[in-house]
Amino acid sequence: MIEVRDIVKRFGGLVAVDHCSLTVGKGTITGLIGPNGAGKSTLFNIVAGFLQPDDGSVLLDGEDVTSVSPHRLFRKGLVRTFQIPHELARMSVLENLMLVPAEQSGENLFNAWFRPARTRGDEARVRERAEQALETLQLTHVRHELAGNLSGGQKKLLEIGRTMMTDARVVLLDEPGAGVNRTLMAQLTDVIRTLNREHGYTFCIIEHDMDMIGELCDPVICMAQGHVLAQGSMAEIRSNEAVLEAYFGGGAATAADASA
Ligand SMILES: Nc1ncnc2c1ncn2[C@@H]1O[C@H](COP(=O)(O)OP(=O)(O)OP(=O)(O)O)[C@@H](O)[C@H]1O
Repeated sequence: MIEVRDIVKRFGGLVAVDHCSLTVGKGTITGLIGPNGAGKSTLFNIVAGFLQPDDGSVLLDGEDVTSVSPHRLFRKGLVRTFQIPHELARMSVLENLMLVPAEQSGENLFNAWFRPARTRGDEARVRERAEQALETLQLTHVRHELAGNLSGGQKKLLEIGRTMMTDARVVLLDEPGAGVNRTLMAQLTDVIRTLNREHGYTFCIIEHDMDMIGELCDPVICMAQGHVLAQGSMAEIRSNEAVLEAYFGGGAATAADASA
């Protein structure tokens, strides 16, 4: 679904992504791991159109989308989640979801004033979709709560929920597990799995929590120093010498300790 071909990205003299090539297969939950500074987020930002590479290309379903704007990629079904912005923190959970289609279509006052019936019909459909998303996310009980009052884990669920209001096909998740407690982590894992199996979403997930990666992802791709070091199942990655070397400089620990 996503093919990254020989991407290079430099920041001044620093090569953050160094001839990196990888693929994210359709229907997979692909994990992207690697020590700090490996170039994972930079690569994500290039794939999602927020950064332009110095060299190489990105293909989405076979179409060259290198340097296409995030907005246009969003319309093609490639979505990157982001923290709930400040303005939206003061709106309810339900409103946060209902706003997404309007943001996506650049809805304007013209429709609201001159096509009120159409707008009302759209609103009913959007509300229904939002209610369904809340059910899948198990957030129905906090639907009228201000988004800013949610716990860290609930905010992550809401971020993922916002992708459910789009026609997302591929979702890039940057550290969905960061700062999330164990209970909500299990819920988050369930939601990602449901969206993958029942809604056909493809995921690419950057995560430092190896338990989460092990539970959800196959394959797992390990980056170091800007390029792919190894790819395989979590079991293969855990015992890969080059991966252990990258994380621990040859120490006797296992990759599972990387999440500590
Ligand atoms: N905007 C920038 N300007 C200069 N250097 C940058 C910039 N963004 C990233 N870097 C550098 O590029 C390298 C790769 O960073 P990146 O954030 O992509 O790594 P990462 O694998 O996502 O790390 P982490 O797991 O810590 O988030 C690092 O050395 C980082 O300091």
